Amino acid sequence: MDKMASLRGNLQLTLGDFVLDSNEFALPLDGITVIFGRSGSGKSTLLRALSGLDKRTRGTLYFADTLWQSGKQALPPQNRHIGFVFQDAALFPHMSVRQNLLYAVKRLPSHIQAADFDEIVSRVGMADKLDRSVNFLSGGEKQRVAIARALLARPQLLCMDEPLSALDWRAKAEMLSLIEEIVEAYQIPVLYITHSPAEVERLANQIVFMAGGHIERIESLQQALSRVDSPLFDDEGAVSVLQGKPLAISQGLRPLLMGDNTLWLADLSDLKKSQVRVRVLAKDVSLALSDPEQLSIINHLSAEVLELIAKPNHRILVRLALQDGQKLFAEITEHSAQRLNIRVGLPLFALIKSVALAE
Ligand SMILES: Nc1ncnc2c1ncn2[C@@H]1O[C@H](COP(=O)(O)OP(=O)(O)OP(=O)(O)O)[C@@H](O)[C@H]1O
Repeated sequence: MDKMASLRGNLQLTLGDFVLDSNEFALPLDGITVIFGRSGSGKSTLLRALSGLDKRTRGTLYFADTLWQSGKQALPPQNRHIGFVFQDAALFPHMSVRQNLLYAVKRLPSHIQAADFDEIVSRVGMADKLDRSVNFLSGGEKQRVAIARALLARPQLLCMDEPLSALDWRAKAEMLSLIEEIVEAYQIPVLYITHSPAEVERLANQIVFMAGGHIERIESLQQALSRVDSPLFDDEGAVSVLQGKPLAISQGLRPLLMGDNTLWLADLSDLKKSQVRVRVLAKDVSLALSDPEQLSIINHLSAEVLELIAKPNHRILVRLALQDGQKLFAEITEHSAQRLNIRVGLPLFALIKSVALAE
């Protein structure tokens, strides 16, 4: 897609007692946009309103310069070129993988030319399973077929509503990689619903926060993670997501380059991407005024203090800028903050006790 797509307008949809009222929004569709919120906040309803799946939708909606909704008038969903992948793949059970996909191709409106069948099927890893009955596929394989079916229609937007929620951890991990690959290969913007902070941290470029039927705010992942009260933080407390360039394994560890700093990972899984994300809990980060040599913690990153935020129970959240500008939270006691005289602008070292690839 040459020009970055966007969705803007305001939408209303009343379902029984529930009222979706989006508020005025402008959403640039860059890579993966996650719609995040508690159960019942209206994520799926917003997606149905945006995609035209519910005829009761009212309001105004533009996709780039095309008017999709004006008052009661709505462009039918089949004319919006949207691909859908839901929690349940919803395949025809009595058909093979190939038959399911060809059936979808046959039903495409005449003005849409299907994408290259073999290319899509091998991209999703189903080339050698085309003649299997879908009854004998695993949950992950079914979702791969659902993704292929959506991609065959060359959508200009891919909507995914909790596509991983029925899968086990291994299938989840594989699907996360596949979704990233697809966005990269086909440059399709994705709207992705989840209530899992881990999925947000792994995938999101930006986040639409939903609460009580409204869009509360739209933020980049980094903006969302820099808020102390971020809805992405659960009982583990504040989290930082850092991005780095993986280098070849050395001394049994995987180095990740972040500017002049190197972060060492114990995870030796095969990393195909040029940039990967890691997740660090604030409570796993300690601070030192000089670079400690004699220490079993291997990750010492040079940093500067940006902000100190008081937390309950005499804890202090320290927001740091790393050498390459990325932000990192450390959670320390008030006692330590005073002892080390931690203040804004102070250069120091962040000692990271534990770090994991975002999953
Ligand atoms: N067809 C319907 N008729 C009446 N109420 C509905 C209908 N569909 C959804 N609702 C209600 O609208 C509210 C929002 O539902 P929605 O599925 O959009 O939430 P969600 O944020 O996607 O939640 P979850 O994460 O649990 O899927 C819920 O209270 C739900 O019960």
